[in-house]
Amino acid sequence: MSPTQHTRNEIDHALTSVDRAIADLRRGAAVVVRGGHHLILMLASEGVGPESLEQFRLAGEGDVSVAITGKRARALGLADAGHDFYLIRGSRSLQADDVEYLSDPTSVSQPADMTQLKVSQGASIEGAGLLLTKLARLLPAALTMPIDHEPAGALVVDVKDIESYKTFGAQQLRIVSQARVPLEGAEQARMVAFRPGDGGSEHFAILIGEPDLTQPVLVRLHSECFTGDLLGSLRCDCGSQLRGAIEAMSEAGSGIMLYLGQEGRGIGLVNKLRAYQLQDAGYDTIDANLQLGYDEDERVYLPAAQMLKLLGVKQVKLMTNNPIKVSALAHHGIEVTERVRHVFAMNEHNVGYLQTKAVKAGHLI
Ligand SMILES: Nc1nc2c(ncn2[C@@H]2O[C@H](COP(=O)(O)OP(=O)(O)OP(=O)(O)O)[C@@H](O)[C@H]2O)c(=O)[nH]1
Ligand SMILES: [Zn+2]
Repeated sequence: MSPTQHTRNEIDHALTSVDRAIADLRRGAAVVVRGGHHLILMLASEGVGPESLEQFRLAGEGDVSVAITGKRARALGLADAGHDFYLIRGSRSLQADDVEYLSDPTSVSQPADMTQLKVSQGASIEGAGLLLTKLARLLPAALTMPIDHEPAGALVVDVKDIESYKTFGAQQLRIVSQARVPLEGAEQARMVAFRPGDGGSEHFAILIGEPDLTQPVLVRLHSECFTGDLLGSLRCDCGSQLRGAIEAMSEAGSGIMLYLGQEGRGIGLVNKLRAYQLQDAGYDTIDANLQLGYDEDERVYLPAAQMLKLLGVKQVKLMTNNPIKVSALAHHGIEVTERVRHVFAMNEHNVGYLQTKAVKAGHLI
């Protein structure tokens, strides 16, 4: 077995422990992250109040820091170098308002005195902790404290398991159910549901007609957008792209739409609403993500490639304006024989959003 191959047990264990850690962080419980002999206790910043901060401080002897991403540190003007993670401590002990201020760009709390902040580079163990908060779709910021033994009752999760989570989850995708779902404008449609073995993020394929798998298939990778797809929000173009793709596939006779559970370019709906709040205050769609401490785009396309493989699709004509989708599919072994432009009319609410994607993210519109 090569060092990059993992047994089914290792993969199951990794997925399960990360899923449990995600659930703990989301309900405001501390977890232990283990990297070799190093251990840190961590608690997601989101929701930290005076009581939980005090409880966290009493759980060990070490210094309490707020770990934030390099993106968030730069947004705060705290990063003097281009590191990926930073640890922030105060000359006095941190208060709940400080934690909120450091973590949440939409917060109105003003710390009493943050002039004496000590900023240091975070290590990969804190980086893994922050990745865990991202996987939990929380703000990527956490209270951290080095500890020297595993405390009773707290869940322990390994750095390497956190780092492998997305890949393992995608590799474990399986078809779990399917049914005929006639659609307006495409009555011959079928939905296929995919789920990883651990019960993690689900994704769906919508098959229009009977795609000929010996030829390149007309495919759209559509990232979930509750506001655009369901509510008809005018802030983006997702609703038109979704319905437009179904229409185009129906006209072409067949096609496959993958509906990927990556709401808000992978930051989740709650954070997307925060990003919208920041955009109303003047940031563009990319800078708003960075203010939140997220990357401009957190999506991965291994799940999409895996789903296509499970459906027997090898070659695609990809309906997209996003060059990353084209290169990512190719990278994961799906041949993109053609990119099909997928542009719809702009409106006064989404023109800035679409222009930012074209200018800053290289979208081809
Ligand atoms: N973070 C964030 N996500 C957004 C914003 N506006 C829309 N989204 C999300 O962006 C994603 C858009 O998905 P897609 O239309 O599949 O992707 P795309 O990168 O625009 O590429 P193509 O449409 O294929 O050209 C959805 O997950 C939306 O929820 C925003 O302002 N901030
Ligand atoms: Zn949208």
